[in-house]
Amino acid sequence: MRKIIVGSRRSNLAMTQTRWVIEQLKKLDSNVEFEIKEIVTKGDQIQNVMLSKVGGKGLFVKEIEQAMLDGEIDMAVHSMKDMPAELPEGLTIGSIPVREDVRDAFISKDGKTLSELPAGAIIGTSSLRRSAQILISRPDLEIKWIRGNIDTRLSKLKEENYDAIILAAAGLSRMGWAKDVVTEFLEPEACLPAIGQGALSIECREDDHELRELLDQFTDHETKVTVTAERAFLHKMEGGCQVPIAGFATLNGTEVSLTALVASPDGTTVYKETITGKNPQEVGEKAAALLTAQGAKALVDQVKAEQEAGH
Ligand SMILES: NCc1[nH]cc(CCC(=O)O)c1CC(=O)O
Repeated sequence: MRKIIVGSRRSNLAMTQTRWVIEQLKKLDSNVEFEIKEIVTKGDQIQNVMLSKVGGKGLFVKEIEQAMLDGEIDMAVHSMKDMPAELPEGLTIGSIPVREDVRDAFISKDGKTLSELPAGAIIGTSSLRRSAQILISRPDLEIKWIRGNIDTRLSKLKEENYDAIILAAAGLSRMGWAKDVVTEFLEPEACLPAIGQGALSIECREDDHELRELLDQFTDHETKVTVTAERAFLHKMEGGCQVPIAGFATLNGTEVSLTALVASPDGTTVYKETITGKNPQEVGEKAAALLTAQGAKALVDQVKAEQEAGH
């Protein structure tokens, strides 16, 4: 097999994930050679603008996808969470490896848990999903936006005026930092994870059959099924990351169980349901239909309209 060029963002996490995937693929086929090519995405360049205002998820993957279509790279490892619902024509998800810890991690400056924090304490996050859910249980806390890579955010917690921050446990685990920094893991019941959180998505060209054969061996069935349900829900809600939206599915035998959530940014309105079934796509779509019937889609459209009006 030819040498595989793997495109990667330059961030510490992106590089770590890419190197991990390459190591695993080498174990499956020791004859394959890999080379990493760094790509700077728009999302990496605009660190200080609120992500939801500048176009959301696609920002981290667009340039990488173009490089793949142009043949400059052959594959790329993305955080599933950052993948838009739809892929450009000609590209496919060649592999969904086994999922890391799906939970959010709460990291406080002085070791206090979420429930121990005093009223008025400042939580750093730039995720509407996290802030809305924190405000559901602790409306007395203050949310302050924080941007940057995991490394940047951890140093901002130390150096700037935050009492705690929330990061995905998966990123911290992959970096080997979880043990040292996490104060408390937030269970899905308390803070429902982002769609695809903790999972990776390995993208490649649809017609690259040689590579797809290798990538296919690296897919984890349970992760694929659960992420399919979550993403079907996201796709139907057309939420992007402008509105608090969350979803987490589990697989029990052949039964997929998806808990889906849509909330108002201040956490005062919450739509949350659990749907179970055998077909992950249908489970996701059913969850979207159910929440829509309850008013969640109207909330999504309202929040979108408010943001477009410049609120
Ligand atoms: N939004 C940024 C992002 N995209 C993927 C991860 C790592 C976790 C994952 O793979 O789900 C992170 C960091 C974070 O949310 O703390």
